[in-house]
Formats: sequence, structure tokens, C-alpha cells
Amino acid sequence: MLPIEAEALSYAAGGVAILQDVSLRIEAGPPLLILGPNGAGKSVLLRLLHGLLRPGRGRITPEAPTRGAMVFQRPVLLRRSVGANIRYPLALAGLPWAERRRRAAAALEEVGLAALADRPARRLSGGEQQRLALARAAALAPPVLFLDEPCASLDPAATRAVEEIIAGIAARGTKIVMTTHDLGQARRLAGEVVFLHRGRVVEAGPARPFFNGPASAEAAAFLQGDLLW
Ligand SMILES: Nc1ncnc2c1ncn2[C@@H]1O[C@H](COP(=O)(O)OP(=O)(O)OP(=O)(O)O)[C@@H](O)[C@H]1O
Repeated sequence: MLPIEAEALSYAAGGVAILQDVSLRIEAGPPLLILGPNGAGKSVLLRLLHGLLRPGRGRITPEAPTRGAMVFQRPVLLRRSVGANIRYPLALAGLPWAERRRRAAAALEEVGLAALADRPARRLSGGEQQRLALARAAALAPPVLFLDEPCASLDPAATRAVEEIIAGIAARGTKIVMTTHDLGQARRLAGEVVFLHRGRVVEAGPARPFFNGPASAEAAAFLQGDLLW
């Protein structure tokens, strides 16, 4: 599924342009963080890249109904046990029974939920639910994992736990493409950055130079907390 190539994407809703002429290439490597102020179009771009939304203009290759797994700000869990939430998509993917058990156990161990495997998933805390959602997506070993503000409703400790899980998934070869409002988190996780402002890509490239000395006035203002929209 990699690379994913987006060419001249535009997207509008209700007659309002949300993204304009966005081109980017997603390649194997460390996490790609999509950054920008409120309303810049980060979530819409993530959904286009994944395939949940279709661009009004432009093209994304490879063409596919979806181009990876996705985890949302608020996890969508089945009304089943923690373990069953992980095993169900593995069954849908056609994996044999023993392999499903093995992968589910390993995934729960990795996110620290092994002891809660038989609990109803929807009774977990917010942080535990998000860890479960990540374990469920990672158990499929997708080439790309799209994360939309995965820590938005979590406290700092739960946020750090989720960051460690994300870094672990990335280290095993899944490309992470994610949005966040948390610049500290972006600095900790990002290998590459796409900076959006008002629906356009203003900067794209390796994370370190972006954070240390952004090329554009908009990104410099954003990093100082002075670019509100
Ligand atoms: N279906 C829709 N209909 C109308 N407007 C929309 C729709 N989806 C998104 N928008 C608008 O498009 C703009 C970009 O939305 P998006 O959610 O991608 O921004 P964002 O950068 O993720 O913002 P935030 O940081 O606030 O989450 C916003 O102004 C939003 O109100």
C-alpha cells in the first residue's frame, strides 16, 4: 500500500473550499504528523488519505476503498469483551483460530490490557479504550495506520502510554499518519511533518528542521502559539 501519492487534492463541503491543491507522498519510515491550526483541514485530509472521504478533485494512488486502518479520537468499540474486540477483525480478515488467539494475546500484552481481556470493552476507562483501539488496529499489522487526534480526550499519563504504543507500532514497520493539537507530542513522535494552513500545504518535510527553524512565517507563528486559525 506504500507509497501513497496524493496529487492536487481539493475538497469542498457546502460550497466552501476546505482543501485546495494538496499534494503529498507518504512513504515507509517514521510517523508523519499532520499539523496546523483549528480548521486547517487536518481531519479532512486524513480521511481523504484513508479513503473515508473522496476528493472533489485530484487523485490518490493506489486507488482503493480504504488505504489502511484508522483510529479515531473517540474509539468505536464493539459491545463485547476486550479480547473479542481484537479477535473479531482478525476473523473478518480470515486468520485461522489459533493465529487469532495468538495475535490477540500478544496485542493485549503489548498495550497492558491482558488482565482485562474478559471485561466488557465499553466499561474500560477512556485511556484503556484508546489502548484497545490501537491494539485492535495494530493486530492486523496494517501497512499504514491513520490516527485522528488519538489523545484528545486523555490525561497526560494516558497520553504518554498511548504515545509509547504508537512508537512501538511504528517501530514494527507500520507507517503512522496522524493529527494532533499537542505540539509536545508532535515533537516526540514525528519523523516527518505536513503543515496545513487554511486548506493548503504550507510546509512538508523532515520534522527536525521544521521544529527547529520553519521556513514559513505561518509555521513559525503556529509553533509559537500565535496562529489561531
Ligand atoms: N462535512 C463538512 N461540511 C462543512 N464543513 C466542513 C465539513 N467537514 C469539515 N468542515 C470544515 O472544514 C474545515 C476543516 O475541518 P477539519 O476538521 O479538517 O479541520 P482540522 O484542521 O482537523 O481542525 P481542528 O484542529 O479544529 O480539529 C473546518 O472549517 C470545518 O468546519
